[in-house]
Amino acid sequence: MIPEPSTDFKSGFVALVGRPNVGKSTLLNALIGQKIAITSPVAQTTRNRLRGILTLPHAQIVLVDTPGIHKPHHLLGQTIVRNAIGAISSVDLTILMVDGGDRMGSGDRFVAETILQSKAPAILGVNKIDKLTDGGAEIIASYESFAAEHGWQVVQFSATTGAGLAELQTIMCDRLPLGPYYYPPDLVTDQPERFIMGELIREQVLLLTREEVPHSVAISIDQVDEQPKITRVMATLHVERDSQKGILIGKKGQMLKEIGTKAREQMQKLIMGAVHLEIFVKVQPKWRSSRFQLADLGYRPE
Ligand SMILES: Nc1nc2c(ncn2[C@@H]2O[C@H](COP(=O)(O)OP(=O)(O)OP(=O)(O)O)[C@@H](O)[C@H]2O)c(=O)[nH]1
Repeated sequence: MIPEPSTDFKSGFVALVGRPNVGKSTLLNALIGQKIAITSPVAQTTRNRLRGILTLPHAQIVLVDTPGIHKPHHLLGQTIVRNAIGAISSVDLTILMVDGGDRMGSGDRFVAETILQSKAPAILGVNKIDKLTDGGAEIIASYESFAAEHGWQVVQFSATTGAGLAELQTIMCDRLPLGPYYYPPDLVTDQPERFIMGELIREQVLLLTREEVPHSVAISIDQVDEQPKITRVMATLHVERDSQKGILIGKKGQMLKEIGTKAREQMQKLIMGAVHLEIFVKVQPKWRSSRFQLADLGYRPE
C-alpha cells in the first residue's frame, strides 16, 4: 500500500496557523483538490486538528489545518487553542496565514509571537489577494517588512481563485526534508468519513443559524449503515439549552429540514452515493464546559 520512495523524495508536515477566518480550511481544500475541511464566514469554524494529505510525484505534504488561535472563553476554546499551538511544535514548516484584505492586526501578532517562541521554521502566507484593491501595495509592504524582520519568506495567494497556489506548493516542497511516504498515496485525509460527515452537518448549522447557536452545537454521528443502494446515517445535534433546540428545529421543523437536506447533498458528494440522513436534537446542558462531555464529543487535548 505504501510505496518505497525514490532517493530524492521529500515529505513532511506543514501546519496552517492563523487567527480565525483567514482561510486556513479553504486553503487546505484548494491544495488537496477536495472538500475535506468545512468552511464558513463565521469565525472559529474549525474545532479539531485535521490533516490533509497532498501526494505529488516527488513529494508528500501533510497539511495540518488548525483551529483559529483566539482568546478562549471556555474549556472548549482552551482545548482548541492549546491543540493549535501544540501543532506548531511538531511540524517541519509553519505557514502563518493572514488575510491580505486587512493590515496585520493584534490577533495576527499574537499568533506570530507564538510561532516565534516555538522557534519553528515558518513562512508568511498572505491569503485573499483577490480582495486587494488600491491600498493593496501598502498592505503587502507592511507584511513584507514584518516577515523580513524575522527572516521569513512571504507568499501571496488566493485560496478561492487559486492564484499563487502553484508557487506556494513549490515553496513547501523546497522546505521539506527528504523522507518517506507517511500515508498511502491515494489517501487525502487522516480523518474517517464519519468525522467529515459530522463536520458537514456542523457546516450547515454555521451557515444557517446565528449568534451563539452555531458555537453551542456539537454533532455526533450515532450510526452509519451502508446498504447496497443507500447509506443510512443517524446523527444528533447536542445543544446547551432548550431555546437553542427550538431554533435548530425551527417553525414546523423547517430549520432542521434545511440543515438535513443541505448536509445530505454534501455527504452524497463525499461518499459518491445516496444518503438517507436522520438528525435528532438533544439538550445537554453546559457540554462546552464539561471535560467529560467534551471528550465524549471528540474534543480531547491532542
Ligand atoms: N475573498 C476571499 N475569501 C476567502 C479566501 N479564502 C477564504 N475565504 C473566505 O474566508 C472565510 C473563512 O474561511 P475559512 O477557510 O473557514 O477560514 P479559517 O481560517 O479556516 O477559519 P477558522 O476555522 O475560524 O479558523 C470563508 O467565507 C471563505 O470563503 C480567499 O482567498 N479570498
